[in-house]
Amino acid sequence: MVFRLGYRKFSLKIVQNVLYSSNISKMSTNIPQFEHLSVSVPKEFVYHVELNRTDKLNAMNNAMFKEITRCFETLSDSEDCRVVVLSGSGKIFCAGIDLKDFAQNSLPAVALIEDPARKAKLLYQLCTLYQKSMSSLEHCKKPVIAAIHGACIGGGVDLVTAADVRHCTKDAYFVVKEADVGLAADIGSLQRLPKVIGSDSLARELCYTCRKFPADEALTSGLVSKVYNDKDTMFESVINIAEDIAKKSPVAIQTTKASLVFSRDHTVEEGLEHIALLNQLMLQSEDLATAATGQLMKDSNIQFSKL
Ligand SMILES: CCC/C=C/C=C/C(=O)SCCNC(=O)CCNC(=O)[C@H](O)C(C)(C)COP(=O)(O)OP(=O)(O)OC[C@H]1O[C@@H](n2cnc3c(N)ncnc32)[C@H](O)[C@@H]1OP(=O)(O)O
Repeated sequence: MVFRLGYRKFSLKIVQNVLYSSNISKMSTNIPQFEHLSVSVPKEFVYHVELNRTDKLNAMNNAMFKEITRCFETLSDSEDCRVVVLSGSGKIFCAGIDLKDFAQNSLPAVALIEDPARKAKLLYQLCTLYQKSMSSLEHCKKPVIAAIHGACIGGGVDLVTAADVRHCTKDAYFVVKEADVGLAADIGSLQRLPKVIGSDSLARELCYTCRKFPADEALTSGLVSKVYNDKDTMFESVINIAEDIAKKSPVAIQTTKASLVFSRDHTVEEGLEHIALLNQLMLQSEDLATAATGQLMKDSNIQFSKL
């Protein structure tokens, strides 16, 4: 046993040297820094990512879209992060895409190109850049809890529907705003919202009308699972939830997320096969015996190795 433990530590060291010999290791121990996102660690293994363009109501410009991707890719790989809480700074959660940035920078770049095929290529690249950003929450191996206050508009809805869990304040409202600004939502709402709320009819109504969808309706439809009186109460609660999740086996939680995400888009049979294949590996983890023993011993303070 002593030998095996020593061997494990030794081999982990080698793996860490191989994988993390560049600045990735710094990222896994340091808190990543961004211009439009503020990242902090309120509890052990719990990361808080805050949209931070307060003066523009957290409207997402191209730089912010790219930062969201980098941030969630970094946290996905960081062994110090087990759960992410996502919120918005200032008056509201998010005013959607930065319409000025889009009109003044993105569209003029497209207009400069004459040939339709080359124009189309640039538009495709822009669209997939934004899609990649929203999907980075879903691709992040760690559960993401969105805490939403005030308005959550357009791209904001795309963003939160890619999160695992959504809570909001009673003053929150949601708007699938894209049709109002002359476009079909193309970065996640049309794809995820019907699945999140489980009502195709309601999702279509929201996407066609662009009407405000208030917190109470968001709760009854299942877009959010809890509504709070104010932002501080919500934040305290979601951090507690995140802390609870972070105390569990990271192997169990990350495999659970992988299975839930896969199963949403596959048949039950395919989902069962997927988790059987994952668990033929993951059930070999030391976490299984550690967690099961803890349950039997009624020990609520079990520690799991970093993953
Ligand atoms: C290929 C594309 C894929 C992406 C698709 C995504 C699409 C979308 O997101 S569509 C939705 C776009 N967003 C909107 O239409 C919302 C626009 N904003 C508002 O309606 C109001 O600002 C709001 C109701 C949210 C709040 O109103 P309030 O009176 O409280 O504040 P304002 O004075 O209007 O705003 C304060 C400053 O923030 C700037 N701002 C707000 N939203 C945006 C935005 N979306 N883009 C850029 N800037 C925004 C606003 O201009 C003010 O700035 P300043 O004038 O410099 O003080």
